[in-house]
Amino acid sequence: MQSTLSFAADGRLLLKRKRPPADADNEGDEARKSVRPQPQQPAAVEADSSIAQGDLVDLTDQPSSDDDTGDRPAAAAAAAAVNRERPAAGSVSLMSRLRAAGSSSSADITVTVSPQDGSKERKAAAAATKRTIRASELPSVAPATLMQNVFSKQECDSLLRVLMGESTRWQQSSWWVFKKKHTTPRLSAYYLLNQDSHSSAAAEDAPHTQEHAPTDIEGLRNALPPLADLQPLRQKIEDLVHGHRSTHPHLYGRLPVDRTPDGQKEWHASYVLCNLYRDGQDCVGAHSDHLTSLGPRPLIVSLSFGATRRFRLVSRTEPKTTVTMMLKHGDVLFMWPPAQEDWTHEVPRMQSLAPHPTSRSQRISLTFRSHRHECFQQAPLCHCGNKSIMKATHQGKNRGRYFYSCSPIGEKKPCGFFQWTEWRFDQ
Ligand SMILES: O=C(O)CCC(=O)C(=O)O
Ligand SMILES: [Fe+2]
Repeated sequence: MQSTLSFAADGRLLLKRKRPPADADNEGDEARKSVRPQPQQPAAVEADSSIAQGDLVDLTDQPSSDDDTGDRPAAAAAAAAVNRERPAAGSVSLMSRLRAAGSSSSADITVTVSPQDGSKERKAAAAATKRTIRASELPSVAPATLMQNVFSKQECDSLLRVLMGESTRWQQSSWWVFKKKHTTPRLSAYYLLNQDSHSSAAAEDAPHTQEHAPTDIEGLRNALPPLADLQPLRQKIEDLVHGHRSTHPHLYGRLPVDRTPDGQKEWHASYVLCNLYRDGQDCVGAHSDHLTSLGPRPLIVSLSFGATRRFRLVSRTEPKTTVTMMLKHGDVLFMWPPAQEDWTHEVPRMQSLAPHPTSRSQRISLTFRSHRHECFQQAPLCHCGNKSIMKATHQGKNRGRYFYSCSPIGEKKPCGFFQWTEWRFDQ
């Protein structure tokens, strides 16, 4: 029996099981006949349908066994409880059924949502409203979808081994602030997915200095050539994205998201930004990804391999919402628009990690992205003569608009350049 995954109109995952053609019954294969579905079995099963009631686990009172970055004790306590992987009631039989079908489920992923605010009273109120949701409910609180079992364990294990070998070529990025060199606490590399993306990245001749290169362009110029092992992943991810697009046209409709660099209508990943977190001390701080080269309302799909790490999404708008989840070997996280505009994401430090059998304390993430050549080209030069950076406005009367500005890194002062773009992210 074949299984396929797709997205329902409300963002949840649907597992569709395709029965074998009727004439397969005539092949005389007794073993196969014995495992065929009975006629009363549904052809389409919502991934979490059998755990619809009674399995919400409130983690508010769970003690913390992992001190996280120390800045969010409540979230750390909740995520530590997640670490213990208490299975949701009723989820086991569903999970085994789905695994047997070679397909995917989000049934045993726990997501903690905790609205936060500065004041003591608001924090107390937030703690009271903290709740745990199933991964299938994630799209109702954040523009994201978390999927498990998209790839088989063998595929994930063998890819992890390939990537660990590759990662000997990956590097820390560095920058200078007041004569002090800073380096990213992780190793990274860019891989092109096709030669088109190479020529479009190479064509980006925007001037920049050491202080003005905070886009993916520098990485793309130094990108490693396509890696054959990434192609099947790309194909699968694109299929899932196109399925989502057909049920969520409003996410893609009015902005130039459908004009990809190669002029095609569909979303195509053109490169992968890979990260290696060597141990729990490696991390990436709260950030959103560079819009200048990704364009408005971009989509980022991230795949996790090796050690389980905490991943956190925090809304930029009030009431602040924090979504904390544990990303495991083989998990696929889709950050849909407007996640890069309205939310930050981070992989915080963790004091203790459960070692992965192959990679021990190491986690590798692959983030599939689409480079938007024409968007990058549209960004004007600032008064310093460097490429301006595109950002989104989160509050006030201009909320929802994008603008270009001079955004140097390090000690250099911005030149004051400012220009609105023609796009909005809230339409
Ligand atoms: O490792 C991850 O899951 C996230 C990495 C990330 O945010 C980035 O590379 O921009
Ligand atoms: Fe990111």
